[in-house]
Amino acid sequence: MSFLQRSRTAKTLAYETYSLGTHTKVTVHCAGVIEFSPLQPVQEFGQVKPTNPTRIKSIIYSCGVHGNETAPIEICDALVTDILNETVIVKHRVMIQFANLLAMDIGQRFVSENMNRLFSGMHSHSADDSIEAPRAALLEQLTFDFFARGPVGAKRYHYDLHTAIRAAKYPRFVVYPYLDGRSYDKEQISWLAGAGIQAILLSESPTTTYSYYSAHVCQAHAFTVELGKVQPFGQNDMNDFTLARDFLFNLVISEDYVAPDAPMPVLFRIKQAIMRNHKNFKLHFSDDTPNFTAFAKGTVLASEFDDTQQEFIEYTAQIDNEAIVFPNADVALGQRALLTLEAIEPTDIPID
Ligand SMILES: O=C(O)CCC(=O)N[C@@H](CCC(=O)O)C(=O)O
Ligand SMILES: [Zn+2]
Repeated sequence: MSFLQRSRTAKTLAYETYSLGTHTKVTVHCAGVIEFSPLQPVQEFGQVKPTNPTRIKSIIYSCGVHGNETAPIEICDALVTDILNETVIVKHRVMIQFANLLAMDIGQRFVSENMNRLFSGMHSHSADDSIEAPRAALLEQLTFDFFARGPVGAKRYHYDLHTAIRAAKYPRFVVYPYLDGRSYDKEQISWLAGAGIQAILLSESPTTTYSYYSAHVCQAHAFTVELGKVQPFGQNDMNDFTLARDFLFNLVISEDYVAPDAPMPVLFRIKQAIMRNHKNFKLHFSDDTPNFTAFAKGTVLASEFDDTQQEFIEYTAQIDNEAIVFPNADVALGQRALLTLEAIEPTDIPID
């Protein structure tokens, strides 16, 4: 039984640590969260030499924050299994989190509420019976502690792996969370390109997503990574995920990861975050409109009627070629129902 299967079956797993041979320390933190760290100094030019702690990376892969986004869960399951079978040996500290085990069981995005709106402390505002809130609080704490326990100077990475509800013009894309004034990272962009990422969406304000938490609170290189389209377990065509899978495996086994050459992803700035504030919120394009479809300036994208103010509200494209992503009219009231995007050039932003 894989670690994921054990986690999903038991729902609680006791904290334990043990070693794999003389090379890897394993720490099971709880159901769905496992950590690996190298025990051996790194072998260089045939000689064992003490590893420079700054070369050790601290890497988190989270998946299943939305329980029906199965491809990343299957990739992480395979990675954990290979590490435990000792066919993959990590060169860095790696924590893998299978986030929403109960939502996986019902094949849904979430049980009580969208977990990816609960980070940076938002979980403390949830109803007492929320399934996701205590789990988000636990994951946030484990992430914070994992990075804090790393060697001083170790670079921090968190890839929060998802798949999107809709088809897309660019099926593989990332949200680069708001960096609070820091520059975008050239190396990260090249790694993501090598992982098959075709588009990067730059968020220009704080959010309550997991990737923003890690970027902001833990100062990690952190991303929400969309690897394709939602499918039930067992129905993903893994050929669609080869580059991403290779990246996720190669990053943890390479002392100094070098990304394969790849075209620069297209860049977008998030132009509008359109919220659903009323029950009658509706989108003005069809359910099969793919992500990144562009609309002309003035096109009505969504509307709702505010019955307290007796006001009809229309949300329109503010520029020509304004593209849409993540449209969902069924989100909870007060949550984001749609993002719109403006295409930009690399020269428009600070990249170091
Ligand atoms: O396809 C969709 O509508 C949702 C896919 C998804 O889960 N996206 C993330 C993006 C998070 C971010 O903005 O960083 C989400 O909505 O939580
Ligand atoms: Zn998701």
